[in-house]
Amino acid sequence: MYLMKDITRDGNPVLRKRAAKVSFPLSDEDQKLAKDMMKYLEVSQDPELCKKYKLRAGVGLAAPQVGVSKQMAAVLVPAPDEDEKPLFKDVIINPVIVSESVQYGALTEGEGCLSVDKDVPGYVPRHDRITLRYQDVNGETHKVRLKHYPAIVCQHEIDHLHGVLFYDHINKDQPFEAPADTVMIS
Ligand SMILES: O=CN(O)CCNC(=O)c1cccc(Cl)c1Cl
Ligand code: NI
Repeated sequence: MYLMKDITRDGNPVLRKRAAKVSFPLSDEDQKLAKDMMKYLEVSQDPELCKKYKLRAGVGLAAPQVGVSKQMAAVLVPAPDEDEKPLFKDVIINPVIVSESVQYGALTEGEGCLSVDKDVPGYVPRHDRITLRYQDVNGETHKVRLKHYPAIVCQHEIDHLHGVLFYDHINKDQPFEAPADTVMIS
């Protein structure tokens, strides 16, 4: 299971590279990578286990963040009501955003990243709605339409696969300025 010591930090060149496409069928190593990344998210979202293993909670984790420059990311976006099923849960492989809204969306709380130790305050304008095509661990292709929080998280993860970090999107002069009619997501 991954611990914080396994997470690559800003400054490590792996975080600024374009990750390589993943080939199918998955090798045993890539299957384990997918499982371990999702496991990290599940454990980090359990308050007791998160504390026990001294993790930072996450709703996504991309392979470059564990030092593997491959196009794979685990996403686990819980529903607001914990009794409901997650808004999105899957390991997205070779993801491609095939269409995106002109309208922006941004989290009112800003974003954080396991690979960025410092807080970077400010809005991170992203597309509020996306159509995402990806392969799952079985090689099945999915095409899903996502909006608001799950869409934001998937864009954060796909950025990691392109060597982009969330603060790259924050307006340097006016960090809490967002384009007009941006959907503010709480
Ligand atoms: O790349 C994944 N991480 O760095 C895990 C830690 N950050 C988060 O879970 C997180 C927090 C806030 C907003 C977004 Cl969009 C995300 Cl993704
Ligand atoms: Ni991140």
